Amino acid sequence: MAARRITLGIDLGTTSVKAALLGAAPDDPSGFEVLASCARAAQAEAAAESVVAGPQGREQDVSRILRALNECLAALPRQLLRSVVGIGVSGQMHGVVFWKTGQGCEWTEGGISPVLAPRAVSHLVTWQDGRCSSEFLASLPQPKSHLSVATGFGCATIFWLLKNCPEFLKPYDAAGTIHDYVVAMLCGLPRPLMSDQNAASWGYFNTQSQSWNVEILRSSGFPVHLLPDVAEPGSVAGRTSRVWFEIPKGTQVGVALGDLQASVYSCMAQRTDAVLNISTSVQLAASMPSGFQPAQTPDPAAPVAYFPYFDGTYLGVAASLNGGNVLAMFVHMLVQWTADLGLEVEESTVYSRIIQAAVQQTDTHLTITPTVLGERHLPDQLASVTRISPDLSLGHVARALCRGIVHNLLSMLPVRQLQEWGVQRVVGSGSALSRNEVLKQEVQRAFPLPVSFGQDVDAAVGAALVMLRGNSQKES
Ligand SMILES: Nc1ncnc2c1ncn2[C@@H]1O[C@H](COP(=O)(O)OP(=O)(O)O)[C@@H](O)[C@H]1O
Ligand SMILES: O=C(CO)[C@@H](O)[C@H](O)[C@H](O)[C@H](O)COP(=O)(O)O
Repeated sequence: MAARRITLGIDLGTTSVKAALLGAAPDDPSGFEVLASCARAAQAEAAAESVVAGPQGREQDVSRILRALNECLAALPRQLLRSVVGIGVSGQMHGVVFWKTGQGCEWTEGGISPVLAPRAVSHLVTWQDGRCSSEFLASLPQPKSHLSVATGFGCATIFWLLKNCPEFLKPYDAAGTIHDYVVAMLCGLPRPLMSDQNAASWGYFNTQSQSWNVEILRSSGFPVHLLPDVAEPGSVAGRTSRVWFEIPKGTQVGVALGDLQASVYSCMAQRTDAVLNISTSVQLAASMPSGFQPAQTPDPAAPVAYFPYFDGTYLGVAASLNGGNVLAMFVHMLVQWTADLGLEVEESTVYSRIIQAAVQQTDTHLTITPTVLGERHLPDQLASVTRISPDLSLGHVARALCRGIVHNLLSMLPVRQLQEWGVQRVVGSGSALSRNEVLKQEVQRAFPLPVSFGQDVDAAVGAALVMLRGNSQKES
């Protein structure tokens, strides 16, 4: 009997790393089955404030991300890993990590298997980084792209480093998103490859011509040698350079996807489905008709952006910066206040207590606009709380916070617009949603459309699925 075709999907999220093993299941309507999955908190926020960027900087430690990745792989069944024929990788978009070619990682003995460890690598400057002020962004050249450039976008970060800290860039000659880096390390690539999904998230990339704005960037002194080569998402970037947790040496690894596109790919069963993903951030996305081309002028004030999907198609996306991270901040705050009062409580206990309290508080007049981190189209907006009555219980606050996250997203992409695009159903995904009954209730309340909920490792499933379907099995 022929061995079962199994693919591995990896998602390098802002908060956690997830992995999923998928097998073909011809009798299932989806055509696949999740054979095993695993998630590990990365706890990768850099311990100290960024030396170069100050308090606005948001950086992550690559060694912690790789540690969480190794832990995930170690937790998956070994006999399934042995049958893996393809690896798909996705991750948090927009961010940038720098490394030195040929010295980006080392393989160290890790017990069961050699494990990946970073070597000559910078921190990851993430999509949440706020070092580029509105004034700084206004000083940058106009991109030749339909997408505008915001703080936390790879090219904006590189421009900032070039201007404020040119020494920082000197030791490095390669750059990519964290998932491009992992693909390059697994395969020992001499130069990183990047899909248009991730290139568009860096800014200064033209999705129609599938090329970087090289001339515009070069004439502004940008180090264009740091721009990765562009290849189709999921096409074969290379092959694993050694056995990795029982996965055979020579296994195909796909060009990395954006986590947004990977989540959508795992749960959009029909083109008329919209996908609402709540993880650290939150996005609402729907398919644009085939042949759709976005207007070629960037509009920084637009709350909806058009991101490349697969095969030249686009997703219309409201990408809010205020999702599960706002709940996480609330939980941190409660833990800190409790400590200040001389008591101790675990974060996981606080999550379950606030969710419980809000389940019991079925409605509230309290209104929270949760935009603590601003939005890309409104960078200076802060959060607000209104309609406070004397019975300000934990249940009221937690429910208002969950409602606020959903309503804020719908203020960016209203249901009316989704309906004009032909959306008939909403599929909810992401672990911040799957683990939170109140968020689910608020999503169901807010949409006058049928809503269903997917799984909590959807981007990892999407990345594995692209490889399983062999979307484009040609070598790049
Ligand atoms: N114990 C918990 N119960 C419910 N929600 C949680 C819990 N722990 C974390 N979360 C939520 O999950 C979010 C992170 O989701 P995750 O899918 O791991 O993010 P990412 O894909 O961005 O790495 C947090 O921002 C928080 O809102
Ligand atoms: O910001 C956008 C798109 O512009 C997001 O959709 C994008 O997917 C980013 O990767 C996320 O912000 C980070 O993803 P996550 O860690 O919150 O899952």
